[in-house]
Amino acid sequence: MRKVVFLQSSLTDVYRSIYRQFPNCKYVGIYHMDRPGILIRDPDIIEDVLVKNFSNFHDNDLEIKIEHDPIFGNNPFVLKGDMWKKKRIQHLSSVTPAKVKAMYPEIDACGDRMVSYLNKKIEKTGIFCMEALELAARYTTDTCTAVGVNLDANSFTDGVPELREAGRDIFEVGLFRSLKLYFMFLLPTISSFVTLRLLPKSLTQKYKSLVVQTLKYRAENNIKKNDFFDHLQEFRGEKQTVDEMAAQLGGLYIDGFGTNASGINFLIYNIAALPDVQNRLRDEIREYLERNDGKLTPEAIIEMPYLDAVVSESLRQYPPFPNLTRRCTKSYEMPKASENSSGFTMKVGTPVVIPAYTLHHDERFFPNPEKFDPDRFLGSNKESIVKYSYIPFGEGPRICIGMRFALFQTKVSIIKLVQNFKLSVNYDKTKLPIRIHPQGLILAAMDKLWINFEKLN
Ligand code: HEM
Repeated sequence: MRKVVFLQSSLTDVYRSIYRQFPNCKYVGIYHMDRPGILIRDPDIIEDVLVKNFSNFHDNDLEIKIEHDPIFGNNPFVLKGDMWKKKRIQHLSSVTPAKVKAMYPEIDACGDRMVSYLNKKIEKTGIFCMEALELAARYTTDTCTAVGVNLDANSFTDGVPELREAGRDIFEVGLFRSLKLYFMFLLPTISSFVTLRLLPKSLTQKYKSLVVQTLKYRAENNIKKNDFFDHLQEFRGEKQTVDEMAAQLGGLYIDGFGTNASGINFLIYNIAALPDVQNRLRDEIREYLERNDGKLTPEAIIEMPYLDAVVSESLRQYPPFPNLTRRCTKSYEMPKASENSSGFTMKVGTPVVIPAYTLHHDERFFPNPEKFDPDRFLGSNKESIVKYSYIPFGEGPRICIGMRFALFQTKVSIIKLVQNFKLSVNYDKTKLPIRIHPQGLILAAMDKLWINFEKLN
């Protein structure tokens, strides 16, 4: 772990190397600094931890005090015990399947703004080269703002839009930010004494003022929309405070901005690198448009099988959240790790790591894992994927709350891009093969991925 703390290796690389050294073990002993823990290699044990024995592994192994960071500290991801349950239900109720479908007009408008922005750039030069992550981050900032407070974040203008800049303060890799995250993750006991916050105070303030301004605007103009923001104002008949509303709005940005931008970044690259995949996607979109009188409905977007397979395969290769964690909350009898070992009683407080990225690249579950092959997620191939070997959104009672929203937002962005442009990788500017960045807890590429956008003939 020294290499991780000195930012020479990513946690993902360290876990992968341990995972590969013990091919015959179901789990392996590790140390998170001074704390002994385990790294799981076996899907059945993953199911035991995430689902079957959830009460023994109730919490994530991360410590943030609400007093230090009122936004991230209030997120279900870091909350523990009963407080987690209450906030999870509250967050979940704002992204139900019906509510996500109802967000379509706002998300569609963001996609159109992205298309106009690229079109304007192309008009000048015929071909426009842009870094995939920057495009993805502008789009996710735009969609979170449109869905959260029904405003245009002006993400697709020249210059650096304010909320896009704010997003950098949360997740983009950087020395201080990475050290802070590793402290929260590897040394949670210390991080609860020291004032550690994921969000800078200025950003907490920004979310609060967005809430105050939107409340004022809606009250003055008598606006009732039954949308995400209106939903924040009340939960089960209880009026929510500005702080509580800001925490949930901030949650949408924290959860929906960084992870989604990471996912879309790699997805754009994969589609640009593989013209056959791109053409097949375009054919599928055309087919659905023809079937639906030239219009796409949210139902059609969710259903498109090839698009779904492409998104799933990209999340397999590059899961934005590469390592899941749990903390043992009730002592647990672990089964034997291998033929020649015996089980043991796991103590309360023990960290448990489930290395999603490494599982997704394990030959046992995904033959030829470095190949981008969407067919793995079509028809009977999809059904034969070993359960709990593919976990980009986690599993069990703590499964990602925003999964449906994230997939929908991602699919709309890809449809808009593929429908309007020919995408290709700018190989002069992009350094390959892709290397994983050693800093940060969200998966990031070490080098920028540059994409050429051209008008379709
Ligand atoms: C591609 C985008 C995303 C990916 C890959 C992703 C992935 C994940 C993963 C792996 C977890 C941990 C699950 C576990 O420990 O079993 C998680 C938790 C969570 N996600 Fe997401 N996420 C994404 C987008 C979002 C969005 C858009 C939202 C909000 C609208 C969201 C809200 C949350 C919350 C609140 C949790 C904590 C759940 C809990 O502990 O109860 N995520 N996500």
